[in-house]
Amino acid sequence: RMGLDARKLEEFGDWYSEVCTKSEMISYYEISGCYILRPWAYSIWDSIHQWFDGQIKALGVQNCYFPLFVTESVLNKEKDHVEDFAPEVAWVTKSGQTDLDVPIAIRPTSETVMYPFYADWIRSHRDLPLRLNQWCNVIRWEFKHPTPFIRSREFLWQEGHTAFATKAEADAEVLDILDLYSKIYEELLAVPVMRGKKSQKEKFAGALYTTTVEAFIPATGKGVQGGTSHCLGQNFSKMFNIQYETEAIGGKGKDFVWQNSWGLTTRTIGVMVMVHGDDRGLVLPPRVAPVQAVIIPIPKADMTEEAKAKMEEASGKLFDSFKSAGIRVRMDDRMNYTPGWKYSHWELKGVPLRIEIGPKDLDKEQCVMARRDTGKKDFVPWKDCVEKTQKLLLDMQKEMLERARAEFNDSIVTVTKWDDFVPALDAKKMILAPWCEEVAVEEDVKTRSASEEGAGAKTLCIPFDQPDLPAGTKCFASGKPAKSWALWGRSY
Ligand SMILES: O=C1CCCN[C@@H]1CCCn1cnc2cc(F)c(F)cc2c1=O
Ligand SMILES: [Mg+2]
Repeated sequence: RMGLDARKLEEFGDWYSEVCTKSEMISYYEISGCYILRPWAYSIWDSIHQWFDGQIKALGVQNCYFPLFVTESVLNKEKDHVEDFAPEVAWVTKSGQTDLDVPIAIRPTSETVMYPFYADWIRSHRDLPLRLNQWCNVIRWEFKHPTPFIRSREFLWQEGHTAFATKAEADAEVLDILDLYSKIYEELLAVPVMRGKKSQKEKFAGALYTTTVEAFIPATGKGVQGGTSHCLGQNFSKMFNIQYETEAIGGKGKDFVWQNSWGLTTRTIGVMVMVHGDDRGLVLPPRVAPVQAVIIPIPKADMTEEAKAKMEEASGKLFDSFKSAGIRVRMDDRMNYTPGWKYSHWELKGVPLRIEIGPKDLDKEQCVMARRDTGKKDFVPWKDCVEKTQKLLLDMQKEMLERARAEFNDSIVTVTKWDDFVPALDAKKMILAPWCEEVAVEEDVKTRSASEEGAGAKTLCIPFDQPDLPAGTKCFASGKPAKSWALWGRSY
């Protein structure tokens, strides 16, 4: 059967799995939580990589590569919070039949791998700022149900690790990077995100503070952390003794550096699939579409040889003109598939534009352009095709974000009293509520807000963009004086 069996709004889990596999992005692997990223998916990661790498290099960040393995003693250097993560750490205990004398961990993140060397390399203020990034894989042996791209035991990411002489420089960079993460979601993936700070409970235990971009999946009513940018303060420099000689005249001042770390993963691709996909399959934002336009000639059996030749020539010329205009174009003139099969195939794969050329179009020297997001068709004269295609791709990119942002905003309700909270969660909403910022209250809300419909809610972030909070406003959950508006929701 062509197309999808599962419906997005009725059976989301099956729908998502079907879209990821039938669009040829993912193949499942015998080891649970591990997936094959096929070219159709990898190309999207490539686009994100290319754009972000260019941006951080412009900021002065350099790429590097640290070892995959880390010893137990080094990993446990940041004991206070690695304990929480201990069950997720994967260990190498043997080579061949021989036990290793000391087990070696596979990096779940690289702070403990990198920072002993930061301590070696950073001596004087002239060695600062040190700003390194690596594109790599990490392993976290999660026990929660795996989901392609969203939660896997191995994933690809970039991890940036920077060191500065002052807190002000670190604070500024945290936001520079968060801004780039927002742009990846909104300008490349056409996915709206909310920027904010994580609560004390939700932040990275080793950080001074954590900032985040939060996305939302309206179909499931669940938030999803899109990328994090932490200010580590001097927590790690004190742990790893990363000090520098200040330039204080005379005084042999020494101080600990101020550090940040920031990460974005292949989860980005899953968020894009979940937000934009529909019941015909993937819907790709043109900016990251591996193929932006597919040309499908529609020969008729009774066509004369001359007409066939004309169709081949016309579609070939169109193809060449798109290529030289830098449009990522594919010609599908395979004779062993019907046009209907091809339409369904390229819709499943989410190709933004389909260009049809049939016998009638030949005579009129035109083609039919069909948009994947809205299905809208335009008849376009051959001479206008390149320009029209470029305009349609820009329109799609813009309108996909606009539609998703409208749905994101419609998914946020304001709640000031407890009784309205769980019904809003069950209605698949995020909730903006005044909050006392007490960890115990957040723990309590998590427990009290679980229902038949789903797990308890957590704070997704404390939005940077705070609505007015009148004096005397009470926390919706504890009745204590509210300190801020927090965005709450169920989440991945
Ligand atoms: O989130 C980021 C951005 C990129 C660099 N790292 C930071 C903090 C990572 C927080 N974290 C997250 N997950 C972990 C899982 C583990 F098994 C483990 F041993 C440690 C961690 C852990 O430290
Ligand atoms: Mg985790």
